[in-house]
Amino acid sequence: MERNGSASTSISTLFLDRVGEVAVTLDPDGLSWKPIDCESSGSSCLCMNYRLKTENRIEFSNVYAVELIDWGLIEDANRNSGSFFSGNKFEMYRFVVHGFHRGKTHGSPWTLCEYTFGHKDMHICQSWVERLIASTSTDAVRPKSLLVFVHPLCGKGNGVNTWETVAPIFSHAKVRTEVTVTQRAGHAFDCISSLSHRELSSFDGIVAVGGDGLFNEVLNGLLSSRHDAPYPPSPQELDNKSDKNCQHLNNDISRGRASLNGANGMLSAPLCGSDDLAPLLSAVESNGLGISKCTTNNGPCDADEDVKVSFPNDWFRLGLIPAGSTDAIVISTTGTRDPVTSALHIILGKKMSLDIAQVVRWKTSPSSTEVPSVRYAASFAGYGFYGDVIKESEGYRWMGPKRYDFAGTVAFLKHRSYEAKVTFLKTEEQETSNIASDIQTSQLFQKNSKNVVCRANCSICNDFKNAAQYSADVAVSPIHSQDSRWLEYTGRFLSVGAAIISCRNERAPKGLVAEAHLADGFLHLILIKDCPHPLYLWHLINLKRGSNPFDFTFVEHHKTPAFTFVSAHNESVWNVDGEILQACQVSVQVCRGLINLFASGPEV
Ligand SMILES: Nc1ncnc2c1ncn2[C@@H]1O[C@H](COP(=O)(O)OP(=O)(O)OP(=O)(O)O)[C@@H](O)[C@H]1O
Repeated sequence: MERNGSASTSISTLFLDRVGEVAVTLDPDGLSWKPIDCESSGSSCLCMNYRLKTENRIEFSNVYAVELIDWGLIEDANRNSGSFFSGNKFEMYRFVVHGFHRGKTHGSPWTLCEYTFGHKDMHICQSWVERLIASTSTDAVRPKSLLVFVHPLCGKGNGVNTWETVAPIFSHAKVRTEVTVTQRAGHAFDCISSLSHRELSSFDGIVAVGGDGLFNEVLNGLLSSRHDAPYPPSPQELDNKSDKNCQHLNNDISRGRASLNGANGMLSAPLCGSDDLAPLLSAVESNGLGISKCTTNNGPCDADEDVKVSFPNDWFRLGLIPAGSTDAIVISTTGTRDPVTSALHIILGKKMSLDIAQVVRWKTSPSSTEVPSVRYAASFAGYGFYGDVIKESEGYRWMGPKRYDFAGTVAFLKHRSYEAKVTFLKTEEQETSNIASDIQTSQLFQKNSKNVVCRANCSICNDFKNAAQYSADVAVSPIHSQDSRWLEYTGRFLSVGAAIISCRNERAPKGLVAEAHLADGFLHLILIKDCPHPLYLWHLINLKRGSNPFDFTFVEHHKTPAFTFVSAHNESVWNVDGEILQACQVSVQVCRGLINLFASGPEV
């Protein structure tokens, strides 16, 4: 290898498979090559006297692995045969540069490419491999060891095929994977929640190959005993406080109040039975209090000491390779529903923080004390229409992804509405807008609240990341029942939805909430009050078309860090990221940046 000009540029003559002899140049940003013209160079090597119209450069940012492979055949491009695949073959030492091309437009999938170089001298090949590996090791911390869960029945039943497609990418990149194909619902949850801290510390992350539901299981298995934060106030706690603003919906005010207020003025929602439809909940009764924090921000704690792993932390990441029916989390975080692109995000060690909603279900025990049980959601928690769809769709799993269309149509035709009370915490922005008395303040508010779509390197999400140290104190600013910003709605709702992220999907390409951020510490509460059937249809059509779905008087849309919910209906069902959760009383709070994801944000 010769050094040329600047100390950081090197040139060598190598052989490139299916091209011929090339002059290869390594510069600080990438690798380029030029076919050597035999006649003009006077070289006696195995080359041809014409140039190929092929790719002749790859940037290091687009290289995910460099591998020395064994002695073997390299083919040149045979100009006489007219086919690049029937050239002369020569034996030599070889190495492969594995890379990818980013799509030309934002949000398009990345495609793989590889270049096999060869030389008769093994040391030359070795030296190139070493230099290339050094050049491609960027600041990003690439994972070395991952735990992988594959859901074989997800989506159209192609979870295993999806994994087999991307597995070679991991093995080229020398990422160790410990793979479990799930046997039943709850399998991944059980495996992850039962890992000791030491076992968990031996991995850099966990990857789910499936849909949003499998990701939800992985998330819950991880956080169930490792997240330690105060619960949001319960609905009863809020009821005990007197200075909260109350609003009643225009429609059905009297019916809503009559059934929601008990004789003593306190909430009298019926209690749910403890044996509900959420099989995992028994294992999730919060036992996270008092767990000590991992003290380092730079990597896993020393695996020799069994230091407890807790969340948030700076090193552990989750990955999601899409193979599900909806894949809203992947579409909202990588911008494309493509397993190869997601696998590359994981291998390159991309990292972004993700808000997670802590959904606390309150039940009253025989001794009348409130007993919380906790679930976590990364994308969406919804009641009413959303709960009905998920419950209805369970019976039609055999339909695959189409079950959601079918169940959605059935739920829509039933047009059920539910009496409920929702109490949410206004944001400081909303508070400011209420008291803005002069034009200047009001203009400032408008500027600050201008809708900004969340993208890769989103300034709103990054502000937090730069300012924050990963600790529970930052991820959740404690929410008090005494806060004067609680605002209450009672009435009949077609649905109550909480979008933590935009929830982009193929049915609603802009998402349920186009301006939702991945890590801003807020969720978007969408209250759809009871309204005539055609109006609701119009709202759903607007969602699909990407026009403003909140432009209706029967829709309330609020950005909030927390809310509580009480329903008067015994059979109340929530859809928490695709999981059925039966609950009449719920508190939800956003834990800012609680989880790191192997992604860099959508490039939309
Ligand atoms: N081997 C299995 N057999 C049956 N159910 C499983 C199995 N493994 C996981 N599950 C459960 O199946 C549910 C749905 O899984 P997943 O999200 O992967 O697929 P999907 O429903 O097709 O996709 P999406 O959630 O994107 O709509 C999850 O809640 C998970 O708990």
